[in-house]
Amino acid sequence: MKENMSDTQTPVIEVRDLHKSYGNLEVLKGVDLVAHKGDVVSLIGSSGSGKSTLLRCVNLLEDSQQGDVIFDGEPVHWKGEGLNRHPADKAQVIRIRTNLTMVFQQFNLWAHMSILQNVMEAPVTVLGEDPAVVEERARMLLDKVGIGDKCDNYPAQLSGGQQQRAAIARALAMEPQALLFDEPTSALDPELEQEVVKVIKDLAKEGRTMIIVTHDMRLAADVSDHVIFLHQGRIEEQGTPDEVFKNTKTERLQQFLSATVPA
Ligand SMILES: Nc1ncnc2c1ncn2[C@@H]1O[C@H](COP(=O)(O)OP(=O)(O)OP(=O)(O)O)[C@@H](O)[C@H]1O
Repeated sequence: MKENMSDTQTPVIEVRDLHKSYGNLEVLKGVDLVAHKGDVVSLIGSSGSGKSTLLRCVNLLEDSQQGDVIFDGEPVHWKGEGLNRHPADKAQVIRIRTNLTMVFQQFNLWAHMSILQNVMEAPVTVLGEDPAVVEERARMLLDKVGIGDKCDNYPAQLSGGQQQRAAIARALAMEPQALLFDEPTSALDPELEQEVVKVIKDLAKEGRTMIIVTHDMRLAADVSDHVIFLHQGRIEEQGTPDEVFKNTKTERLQQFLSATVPA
């Protein structure tokens, strides 16, 4: 965490004692997470440990059964209990979703729209912004992620790395308070992965608030202020990258790290 921020600032994202089940399967068993403005938090852990589910609960793509999700000091209002618990306030859900924008493993670009149209779509249709203003911002963001020359191409005409960079530009176009990355490099070949890693590192240097689910320990070590190791729906270990990667305390994390690419 950035020094002196935690005591004075309202976190952008706070999760307290979150529990999430799919039917009888309890996937998150009381998870806490805090991200202040400018923090980069990485979620690591083996397959099925609940990383993506946690990310999806944070931006309310998934309901949770117990615990709090607090965005910029504003707790989510729930109605119902247990498996019937849902957010009560649609406007609040939209506010949170537009401010915590997700970047998915599979890019999820609209195939029938050009890259420029993909980036412009949500600010124009969801936020009701002036298309001319959005277009200028979209072109600037596509330049920033290194694909300014691809504005008129369609997603199928781009490499995976270029598509993911377009997806990042699309997320940034919403001018969100935080970006949530769900394994942004897992679908890419190693050489294309590096293009996307570079963009994420640049965003971290700019002081963007980000939560990143990743299998890439080097990325987690390089960009994070805080790393959380999840195991079977619980936080097993967490801390700075040095604490987690260099002074690993639990045997479980040691085993996990020894089975992955070293940081
Ligand atoms: N929609 C769903 N319905 C039922 N079970 C689900 C659903 N989504 C996830 N799960 C289960 O929840 C558990 C956690 O899944 P999750 O995708 O959060 O794990 P993960 O740590 O992100 O794994 P990976 O690294 O493989 O993506 C797994 O056992 C998974 O099978």
